[in-house]
Amino acid sequence: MLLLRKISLVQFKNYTAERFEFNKRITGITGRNGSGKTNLLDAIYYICFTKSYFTSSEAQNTQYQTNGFRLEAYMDKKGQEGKIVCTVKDGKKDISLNDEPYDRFSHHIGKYPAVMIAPDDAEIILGGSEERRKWLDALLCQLHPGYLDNLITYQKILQQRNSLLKTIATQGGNQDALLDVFDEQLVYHGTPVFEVRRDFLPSFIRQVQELYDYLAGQHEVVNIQYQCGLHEQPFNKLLASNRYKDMMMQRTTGGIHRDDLQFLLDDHAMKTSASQGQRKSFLFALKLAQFEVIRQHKKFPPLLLLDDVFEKLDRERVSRLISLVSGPTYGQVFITDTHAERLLDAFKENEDSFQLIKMR
Ligand SMILES: Nc1ncnc2c1ncn2[C@@H]1O[C@H](COP(=O)(O)OP(=O)(O)OP(=O)(O)O)[C@@H](O)[C@H]1O
Repeated sequence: MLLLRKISLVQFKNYTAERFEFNKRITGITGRNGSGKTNLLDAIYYICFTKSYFTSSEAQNTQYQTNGFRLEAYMDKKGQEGKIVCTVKDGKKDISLNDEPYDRFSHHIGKYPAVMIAPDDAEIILGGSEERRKWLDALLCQLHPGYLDNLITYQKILQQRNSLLKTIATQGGNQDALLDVFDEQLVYHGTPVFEVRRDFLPSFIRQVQELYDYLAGQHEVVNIQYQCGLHEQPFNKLLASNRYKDMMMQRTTGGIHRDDLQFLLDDHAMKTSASQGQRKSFLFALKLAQFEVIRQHKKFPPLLLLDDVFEKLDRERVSRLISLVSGPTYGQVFITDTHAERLLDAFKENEDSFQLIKMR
C-alpha cells in the first residue's frame, strides 16, 4: 500500500505555511470556493511527479510576491518511509528523496504513482493532440523507466534538428551529414516510445470499456485509435522520405511528436459527436483505467486525487464512483468538495476509513 502520511506547504500557491496529516485511507477536503482544495491536491501531485498538474510555470506555483516554495512530504510505501522534498528558489528547482538529491527528476517519477481527475481534463478529449500525448506520456512514464528519458532526449534532438532546418533555409548549404546524425538519434530514441505506446493501447481500451459501462450504467462501444506515421513505415524511412518537405517547412513533419489518439464512441469521434455526459463518463473511465494499469503494474494502488467530482457527474454516476473507490482495490483517495455534508453522506458507510479536512 502507498500512503501519504503528511505534507507541508510553504509559499506554495495560496499556502503561506501549512501542514496536513492524513490518518485514514480516504480524505475528504472541504472548504469554500478558492480556499485551496485543488492547490492541496496539486501539491500532492507535485511531490509524485516533480511538477504541477495544472501548470508548467513555477512562477504560478509560487505564492505571489515571494521567490520560491517548498513542499515536504512523508510517504509510506509498503512499510518503507520516503521523505520527499521539493524546493524552488529564484527559479532553481531541487528534489530529494530521503535527503538524497536527484540528478534527474525523471528518476523520481513512477516511485510514488498518483492519478488526478480534475475539471480541466475535458481538454484531453476537446483539446489538440498535445493534450492527449501529454496524458499518455504521464501514464506511460510511470510504467516504463526508460520511457521518459527517451522522450526528453528525443525532444532535445528534435529542437536541434528543427533549428538546423531553419538555418539551412536562411543560410543555405548542404547539411545532409548532420541531418543524418539527428535522424539516427531520433530513430534510436523515438522508436521505443512508439513501441510502448502501440503495445499499451489494446489491453488498456478493454479496461476503459469495462469502466465506461459501469459508470454510465449502460453499454456503448468506446475505442481509442493510435494515429502514428510509424504504423506504415519504419522511422528512418519516414524521416528520409520527409526530408525535402521538412526543409521546405523548416520543421520535422513526421515522428512520434505528431502522434494522436482518436477517441471514438460507437465509431464516431467523441470530440464532435458525444454528449457532455458521455464525454464525462469516458474521461472518468479513462482515468480509472489508468489507475488500474498502474495498480497492476506496481502491485499496489497509486494515490487517487479527485477534484470536484460532485460538480461533474450526476448523482448516479457519483454513487457508482464512490462505491468503486471505497472498494478493496483502491488505496489512498483524496476528494474535494465545497459541501462537507455531501462528502460525509457519500462516505457514511466507510466512516471508519474516512477523514474530513476543513479549509479555513
Ligand atoms: N501563486 C499563487 N499565490 C497566491 N495565491 C494563489 C496562487 N495561485 C492561486 N492562488 C489562489 O488560490 C486560490 C484557488 O485555490 P484552489 O483552486 O485550490 O481553490 P478551491 O478550494 O479548489 O476552489 P474551488 O472550490 O473553486 O475549486 C485562489 O484564491 C487563488 O487566488
